[in-house]
Amino acid sequence: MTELLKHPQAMKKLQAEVGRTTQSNPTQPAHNRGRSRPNALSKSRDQGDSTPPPSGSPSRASGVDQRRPSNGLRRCGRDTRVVINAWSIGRDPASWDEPEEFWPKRFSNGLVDFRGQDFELIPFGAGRRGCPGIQFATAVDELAIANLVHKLDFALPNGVELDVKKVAGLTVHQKLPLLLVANSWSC
Ligand code: HEM
Repeated sequence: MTELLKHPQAMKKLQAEVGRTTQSNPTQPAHNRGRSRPNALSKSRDQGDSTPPPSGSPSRASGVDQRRPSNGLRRCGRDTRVVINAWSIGRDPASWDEPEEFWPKRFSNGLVDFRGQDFELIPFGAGRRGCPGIQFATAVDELAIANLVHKLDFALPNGVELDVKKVAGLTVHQKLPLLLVANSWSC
């Protein structure tokens, strides 16, 4: 929501898309009609996962004692725990153009998926210990956003500045709660 607020064009596009998707029954809240994910919605969500991902540290313990490392790699003893900085990976300029920018279109080519197959973006981890809640979390996130923007237009209260500072905790989250005024609207 914060990024959408900072990018009114993206918000308008999303509202228009949700409006089109729900046109057949405008009095109903937005829900998943059919199997395809609306484009602007899914791309905004994907982007939301990458800048920054809400959690950031999958970890793995080495199962073997690698006594003779090759290729100049460091020795990695059995049970060594490696913490993977998914936050940093998701904004590596080697993989992403302007990684700090909220730019949902970057996912339009469909080349990078967030489900753990593409290591440039791993908000849900990867491999056998990757997040099993991924489908549920994705559906709930998208439904929540779609329902929020379907009939409501959001603005900052008069005189309030948008503060986007993040803090770490159990998950990375915004330091201050996002306080918004919701106005009803219809597409
Ligand atoms: C946006 C929401 C969520 C995010 C970003 C997220 C992210 C993650 C990450 C990064 C991991 C570690 C993966 C790894 O080590 O490779 C994980 C593990 C896990 N997640 Fe999620 N998760 C989310 C929602 C959920 C939900 C809704 C559930 C359950 C309904 C869930 C259940 C789990 C479980 C059980 C594990 C441990 C898997 C294991 O160690 O084998 N997560 N999640």
